[in-house]
Amino acid sequence: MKLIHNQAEWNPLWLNHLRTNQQIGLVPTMGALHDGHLDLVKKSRSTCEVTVVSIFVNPTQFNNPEDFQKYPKTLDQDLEKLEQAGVDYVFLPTEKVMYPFPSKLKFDFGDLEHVLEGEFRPGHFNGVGIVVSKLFHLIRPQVAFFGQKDLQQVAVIKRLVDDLSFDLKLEVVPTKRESDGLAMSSRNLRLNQEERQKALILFHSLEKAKAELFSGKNWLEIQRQIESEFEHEHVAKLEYFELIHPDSFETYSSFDSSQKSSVCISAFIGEIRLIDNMPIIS
Ligand SMILES: Nc1ncnc2c1ncn2[C@@H]1O[C@H](COP(=O)(O)OP(=O)(O)OP(=O)(O)O)[C@@H](O)[C@H]1O
Ligand SMILES: CC(C)(CO)[C@@H](O)C(=O)[O-]
Ligand code: BAL
Repeated sequence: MKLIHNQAEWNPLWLNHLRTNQQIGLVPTMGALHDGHLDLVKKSRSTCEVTVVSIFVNPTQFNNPEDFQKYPKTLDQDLEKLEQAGVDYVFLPTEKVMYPFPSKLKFDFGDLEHVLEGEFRPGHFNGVGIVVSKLFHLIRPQVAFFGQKDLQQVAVIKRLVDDLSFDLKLEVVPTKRESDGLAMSSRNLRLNQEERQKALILFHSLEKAKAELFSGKNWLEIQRQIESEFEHEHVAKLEYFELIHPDSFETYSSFDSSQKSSVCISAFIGEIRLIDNMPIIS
């Protein structure tokens, strides 16, 4: 496994792979790697001859400075996991490499960026759009892998790839969960023991909503019931609980089994903000 830090180091390697007709898969991450990330790596290794994992905690996508400062960093363990997983290259750019000067780029993802994550994290998808575009230009993969856990990010990146005509294929990998159902997430490392237990409320709310939708209960009633359950839970604070179309992120006020739909949730558990989602009709 080779570490690369900038485009000058990557270019000759990239050219060699291009000449020998080897497909390059890119797995963009912010580090603090868990088995969810490793599922993306596995998928890349089974799809492409060459796998590049990038690790960069991107400042421009953080709307909350404390969230950025406290984002978990476990580089030594990350590199061990990636080596064991058979990764070919790890791209470890510094902030200077990614942002030689402060980026003033502005993306407009339309309605997609005004709801859910876009509404609660102003500027977040602009930062994601900038850094993902840069990673695509720097690494030039044929395939890029993203997790379904960040469902709205997937919708934004699909739009980005179509709008800017990036010549690559996107692969979306299902959410990996702990044995009790909690979606794996780097930020889980920041939960204390009590919060780790309470964090299950996200998964349980999604499961309940799915079961009740299929039993014919009205969506708005389900939503109200979950909101009221959160009000009785002092460690957890709900931000949103919505039934949406997974491509447009249009929010639904009723369930229609002939339409694609997912339920998305975001909540603070103590000071840690977590997100999760569940496909209802895919
Ligand atoms: N549980 C998971 N299952 C599958 N893919 C995941 C999971 N968690 C994250 N990913 C994907 O891994 C990629 C890198 O994500 P990132 O490094 O932000 O990790 P994260 O666990 O989502 O961290 P956090 O949610 O705390 O920001 C993204 O495409 C993300 O969707
Ligand atoms: C795609 C990404 C690596 C961009 O910084 C990040 O948003 C993430 O880890 O999901
Ligand atoms: N996995 C999404 C990255 C973020 O929360 O900023």
